[in-house]
Amino acid sequence: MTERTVVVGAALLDGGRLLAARRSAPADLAGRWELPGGKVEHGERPEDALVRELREELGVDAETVERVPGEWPLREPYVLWVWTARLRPGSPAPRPLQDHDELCWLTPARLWDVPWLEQDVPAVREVGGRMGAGAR
Ligand SMILES: Nc1nc2c([nH]c(=O)n2[C@H]2C[C@H](O)[C@@H](COP(=O)(O)OP(=O)(O)OP(=O)(O)O)O2)c(=O)[nH]1
Repeated sequence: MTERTVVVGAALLDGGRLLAARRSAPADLAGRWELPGGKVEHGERPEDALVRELREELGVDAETVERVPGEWPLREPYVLWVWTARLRPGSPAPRPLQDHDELCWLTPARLWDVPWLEQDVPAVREVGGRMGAGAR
């Protein structure tokens, strides 16, 4: 049996908007938008991994709020787990420090304005439902 590797993604919310991040690498994912995050390391709690990834990739001080129910397959052997998250008081604003070349805060009405990675669409749809965004 293949071991699964959990990739954690953040639905980072601020003022009713969701942060989307445009990948700059690898080539086959570059230019598409995703939920920032990354792989959980051995022995690490997924929530801790997410806070670490958000610090490394975006330079923010964030905290997870709640798990978005569901699990979405990415390329083998990865599966995506998502938490809503928020910036802690005093956190710097997000900047694309690593893995991304552009960030965008999306209102519910604008949620589908960016070309999300195809495999992220079901997760974004779930997040959008919680934000009160129109269905896609
Ligand atoms: N972070 C993230 N990765 C995603 C999403 N959707 C998706 O297919 N992926 C893929 C891209 C990668 O193959 C894998 C996670 O890789 P990553 O590059 O973000 O993870 P990482 O920061 O831990 O990577 P590294 O240390 O190996 O460079 O999951 C998503 O919404 N967020």
